[in-house]
Amino acid sequence: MNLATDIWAKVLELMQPDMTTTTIHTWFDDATAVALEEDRFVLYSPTRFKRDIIATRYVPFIQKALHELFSTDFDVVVLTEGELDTYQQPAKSSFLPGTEEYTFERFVVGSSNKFAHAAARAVADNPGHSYNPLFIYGESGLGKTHLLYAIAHTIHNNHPDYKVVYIKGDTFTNELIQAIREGRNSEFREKYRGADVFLMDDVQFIAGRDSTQEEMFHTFNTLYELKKQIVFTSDRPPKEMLRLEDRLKTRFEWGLLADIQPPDYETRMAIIKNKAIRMGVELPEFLLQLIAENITANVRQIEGTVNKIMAYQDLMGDLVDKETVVRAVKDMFKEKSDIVPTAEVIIDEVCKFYNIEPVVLKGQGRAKDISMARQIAMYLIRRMTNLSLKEIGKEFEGRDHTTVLHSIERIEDLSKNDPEKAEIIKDITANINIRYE
Ligand SMILES: Nc1ncnc2c1ncn2[C@@H]1O[C@H](COP(=O)(O)OP(=O)(O)OP(=O)(O)O)[C@@H](O)[C@H]1O
Repeated sequence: MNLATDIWAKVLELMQPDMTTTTIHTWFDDATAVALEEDRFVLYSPTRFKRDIIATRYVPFIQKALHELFSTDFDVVVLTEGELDTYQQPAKSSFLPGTEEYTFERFVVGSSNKFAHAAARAVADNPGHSYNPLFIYGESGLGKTHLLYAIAHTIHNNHPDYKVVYIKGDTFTNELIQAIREGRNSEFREKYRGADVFLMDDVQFIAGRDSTQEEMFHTFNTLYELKKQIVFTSDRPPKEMLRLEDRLKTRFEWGLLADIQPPDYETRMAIIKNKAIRMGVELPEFLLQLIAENITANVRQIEGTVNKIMAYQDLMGDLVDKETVVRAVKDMFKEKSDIVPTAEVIIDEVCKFYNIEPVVLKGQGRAKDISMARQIAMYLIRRMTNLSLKEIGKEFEGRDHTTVLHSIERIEDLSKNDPEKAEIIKDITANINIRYE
């Protein structure tokens, strides 16, 4: 048995309510599954006559069942005698090996990501001519990189001659520094300004760095004038990138801004189902619900949990009873410290660390240690809770959201460049997490 055969058995089962048993026997008894591809399901039916009937009458039912299983759309192809030999699996995109799975077909669409998905598709189908630049933003783990790779694969497949360049914001910065140091500026320029499609992930990392922003500005202008497609992803919209030069901010907003929100309950269910079935397992409804109810913030965590459950089932076999599984899953949630701490607890732990009173931390004092502690508290609240910048400001005597953002960006910088501060942040985070164990 392979995955395609398993899926075909499930499809037949799901079609039962829609047709009589005789219909199923007549048309499908000798049909077999050939392949489950990225976005196509390939069937084989031994006679031309039956093939034509299936293709004209039953494909929509098969598609409906596939959608029920995967929550994504599939084409259905039915082959018959003589056609099997010439059938070939489509070649997978060779753009960036290891990223082949990040396709549009595997992206589950729900209300939280519908807009970003549609914009990415439009850009992939018509590079340089729909939205330029496309700027996708949202919190970590919600599928921004997935969409960026999907754009890259689609364009690479449709236009193998296009030079598609994918680069992360921080890699761009590092490469530039190295190129300047080694006197290879023109090589660097050529590489990026010569792209047909320029995809930059996590563009927020170029903010605050003068030479990078200067280079980005010229790269952008060259590509834009040549009508080359530009796509950025970021954890925040351009206007919240405070240390980004204005001339870049405005350019990033020239095209289309598309945000991705955390998935709602239905989308979470669909993502879990899709993930499980791709791994060849069907999870019982109660497990689907349990995960969807408990893991809410982030698709990466959802995937991690499904993987763990698979591993658990592998170890324990299919015979584990419901209570045991529920207990194990709940333990997993705890382990992953999915419990979101409150702002109060975070403030409390920062105060303990710096040995100051919460009123002082929240107040207006400007002593060096106090303002550092305050900024760390804001940073940790942003990172560990779902509070918005405005809501965080309220915790600190109504400071406005730009002040909060400044503090967060400062600590983000320090946590990268100052090992001692990074250590402090790690310690406080651990202290906060311990409170929830
Ligand atoms: N709608 C979706 N359907 C299927 N898988 C998804 C979806 N959204 C996210 N994922 C999966 O979740 C994981 C995290 O997504 P991704 O890496 O694209 O997030 P991101 O927004 O780029 O995060 P970061 O900012 O941390 O880089 C990936 O494995 C991705 O395939």
